Amino acid sequence: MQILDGLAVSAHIKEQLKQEVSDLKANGRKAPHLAAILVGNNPASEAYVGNKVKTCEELGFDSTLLRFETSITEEELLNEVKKLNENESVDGILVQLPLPKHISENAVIDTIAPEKDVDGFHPISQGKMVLGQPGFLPATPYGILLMLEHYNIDVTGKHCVVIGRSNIVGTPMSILMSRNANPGNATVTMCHSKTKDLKAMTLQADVIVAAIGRPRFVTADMVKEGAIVIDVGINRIDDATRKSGSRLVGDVDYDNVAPKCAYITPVPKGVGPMTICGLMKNTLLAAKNRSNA
Ligand SMILES: NC(=O)C1=CN([C@@H]2O[C@H](COP(=O)(O)OP(=O)(O)OC[C@H]3O[C@@H](n4cnc5c(N)ncnc54)[C@H](OP(=O)(O)O)[C@@H]3O)[C@@H](O)[C@H]2O)C=CC1
Ligand SMILES: Nc1nc(=O)c2c([nH]1)NC[C@@H]1CN(c3ccc(C(=O)N[C@@H](CCC(=O)O)C(=O)O)cc3)C=[N+]21
Repeated sequence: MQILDGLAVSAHIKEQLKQEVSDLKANGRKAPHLAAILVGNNPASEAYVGNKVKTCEELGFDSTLLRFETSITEEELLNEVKKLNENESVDGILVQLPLPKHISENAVIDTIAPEKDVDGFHPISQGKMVLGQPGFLPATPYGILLMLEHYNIDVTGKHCVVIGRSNIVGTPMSILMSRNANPGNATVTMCHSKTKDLKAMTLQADVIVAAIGRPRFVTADMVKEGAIVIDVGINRIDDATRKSGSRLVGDVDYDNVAPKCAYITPVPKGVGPMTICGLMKNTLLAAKNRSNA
């Protein structure tokens, strides 16, 4: 069993990005600039956005964090996005999800200028991905591809079972695993809450991608010997033995599943840090595209 170390791989990719940014600057170009919007004060969202801004600093990117009260109206938020669209200095725009219930996430995502859509959530980005055209890939699936690439894990011809069909993880992951490119060329089954016999599906899987949002949902009896398991889940559970009183676990029952696997990603330090890499690579791409436009 080999652990896919997202922290180590992300450190490696961040070194490359840092070098590319310093080369850009040496050529008289400005640093890539990521603008993040955070609405409300959900502690998890604060931590994720904080992490993204910190990574920008580490890599020599410019960053701007715009914070708004939960009471902001949809119209006001759309206007803030439009201002960033028009701001020439901004290369990438990220609106941290989830948003308060009175704001339509689709309306906000649709308003982001496609050339600044570094989360890869805009319909144009998703459409290009489906058609196999170059563009911004959603950050989490992109991070998973980078991880597979780093470890030279070839999924060609393998049966990949994706659990979850969200717009930001499960659906794009299914499309990317089945595309005619590398990593890709897998045979994909996409499962969700209406799937009849999930265990029958996962037991056939050479690769399992778990993006469900339920702590330790994928148990050892659901996993074939020698499988590759990618755990996207981030779930905070109570743990009295920790100072903080809680800890993070994935959607996979890691302790019991790991011994059966060829490869497995841990939580934390698996897919999470790779997501940030995906975002940073997209932001650098946006900056390059815009300066060549
Ligand atoms: N590591 C990272 O960088 C990131 C981690 N995450 C984490 O990944 C997880 C998934 O996120 P996200 O995709 O946004 O979540 P969503 O809640 O949007 O989607 C969850 C999916 O799981 C399916 N599902 C729920 N229950 C079951 C079940 N019993 N059996 C089979 N399928 C089920 C749902 O089915 P249905 O469609 O029928 O409701 C849905 O498609 C979360 O833990 C989230 O925190 C998310 C983004 C980035
Ligand atoms: N517009 C938007 N874009 C996103 O990319 C987005 C989002 N909204 N909303 C929420 C999810 C979640 N997400 C994570 C990113 C990094 C870690 C991460 O770095 N996790 C660390 C640990 C973090 C910790 O210790 O709390 C790890 O797994 O090792 C986790 C989760 C991005 N998301």
